[in-house]
Amino acid sequence: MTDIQIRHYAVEFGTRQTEVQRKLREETLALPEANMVTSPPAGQLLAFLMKTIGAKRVLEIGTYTGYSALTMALALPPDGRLITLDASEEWTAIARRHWREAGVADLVALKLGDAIASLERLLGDEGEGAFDFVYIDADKENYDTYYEYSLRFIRPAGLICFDNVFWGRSVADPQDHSSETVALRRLNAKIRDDERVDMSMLPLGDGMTLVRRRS
Ligand SMILES: C[S@@+](CC[C@H](N)C(=O)[O-])C[C@H]1O[C@@H](n2cnc3c(N)ncnc32)[C@H](O)[C@@H]1O
Repeated sequence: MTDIQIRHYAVEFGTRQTEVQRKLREETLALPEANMVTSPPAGQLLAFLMKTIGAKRVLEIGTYTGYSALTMALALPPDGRLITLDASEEWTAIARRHWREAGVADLVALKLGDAIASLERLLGDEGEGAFDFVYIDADKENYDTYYEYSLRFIRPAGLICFDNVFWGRSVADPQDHSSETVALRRLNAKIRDDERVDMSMLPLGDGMTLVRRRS
């Protein structure tokens, strides 16, 4: 049994995907940057966690073609809201098309532009503690900045999830000094020792860290 075979098994028996999720994933997998898309098991976990804590207000940093946003929007109650941030008009056009097709477009607000500028504006618009759940999946060098914003945005006992915390396993390779690897290595150590939160790092896909704000 190879790694690929067991990953296919986990998708088939560990996830429930709608027809639109499948279509969006298929369209995304044909793109040169396909490896950026959140995996179905990771999406399934995000949706499960959202429902577990009754998340109504969700923030995502890093939309791409909208697979994780679609998955999270499908886990929202009818009066829920997902705000998702990305700089790319081209990729998010694919996202919007599929959100419409899935009937969740009214629940999703896309903010186009640099994520840090959008976060700064959101602080003014939404205020601190405005979100139940945050998913961070954008440029790795800025993860720590996104983390600090998220701690202001998240309500006590709300969850923050980070994708790609292994960065292709490079975080555990002492010879790797790329800017993304160094940023993630520092952040992983910071979160482990951060008294503001409870945390759990899962070896799911490229590594996912779950953080719960303590108070
Ligand atoms: C890994 S992908 C997100 C994948 C997405 N969550 C999914 O499941 O398909 C990262 C995204 O972050 C966006 N991004 C990277 N740096 C950014 C920045 N500084 N501001 C806004 N968006 C950024 C990219 O345009 C890209 O779409």
